[in-house]
Amino acid sequence: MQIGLIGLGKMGYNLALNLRDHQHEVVAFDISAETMEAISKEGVATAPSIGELTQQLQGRKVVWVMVPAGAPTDAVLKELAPYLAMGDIVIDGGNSNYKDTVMRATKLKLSGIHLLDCGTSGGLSGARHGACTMVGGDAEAFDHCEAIFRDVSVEKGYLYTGKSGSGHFVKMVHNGVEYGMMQAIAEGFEVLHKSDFDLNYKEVARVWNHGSVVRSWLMELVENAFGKDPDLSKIRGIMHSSGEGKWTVEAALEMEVPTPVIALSLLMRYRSQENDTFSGKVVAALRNEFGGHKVEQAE
Ligand SMILES: O=C(O)[C@H](O)[C@@H](O)[C@H](O)[C@H](O)COP(=O)(O)O
Repeated sequence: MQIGLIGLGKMGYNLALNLRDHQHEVVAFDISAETMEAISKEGVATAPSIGELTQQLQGRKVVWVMVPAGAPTDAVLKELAPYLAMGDIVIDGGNSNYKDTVMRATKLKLSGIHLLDCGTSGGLSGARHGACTMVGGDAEAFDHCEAIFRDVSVEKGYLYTGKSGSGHFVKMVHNGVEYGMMQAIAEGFEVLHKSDFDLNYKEVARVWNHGSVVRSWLMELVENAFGKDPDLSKIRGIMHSSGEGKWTVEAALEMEVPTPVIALSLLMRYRSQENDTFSGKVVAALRNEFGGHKVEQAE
């Protein structure tokens, strides 16, 4: 199938190669000339602009957009839409907020353009060798593109989730689960680390990956990480986040669904970004005020 691909970042680049391997005819565009040159050396056709990319697509156009969520996605859709006609399909494979997706789909629908929201999981190796895709939007548009999702995903690794926004919603909740699972793994290793036992964390992860209840891809990844840096002394414990955990907690709060594990995992990420906190100072000062308890002097 012929498919336009906008955005050759880490995910988009691998996705282009994955599509190529499955005999899809990809026409790619990225703002980086260097990246475009690299992908063309891999046998993927490129176009010098979004407009020219659409001109290279025959018949009913399908364009996969793989750019960061938020303003970059809006900017690409704004530039792309005028080149598309009724029935054409845009796939947003990024981590867009599902509410933005619903608004974008409604707007594009006014011109008869379909927006499929595709939550894409599995990281870089997934994009390259088989991802997990969760796809929302018009059912007929999904049917038209089903071969694409089947081919870029692992076996049994794609799902039509229903109306617009549902693909990104399912992916958002997936990421909330991801936050909680990672935090639980991390806390377990912290307890091991603080204990008096002289433990090899890589070996603990390895044994947990063989037959234990908590064996998983995340545990395999933690085993890899300890293999490279036995006590992770080369990196700092600052945990960034790109929004999906926060959106999961926001959605849960809106629906009054208790999600303490995901919420606390999110808060731990924020906490990790500060060495000392003003709230900590306030509590320390209060203990000192009412009980004369010792405070640590600032340096
Ligand atoms: O399923 C996946 O493949 C990952 O979840 C992927 O989508 C990405 O690594 C996260 O968006 C990171 O999210 P945070 O930056 O919020 O941790």
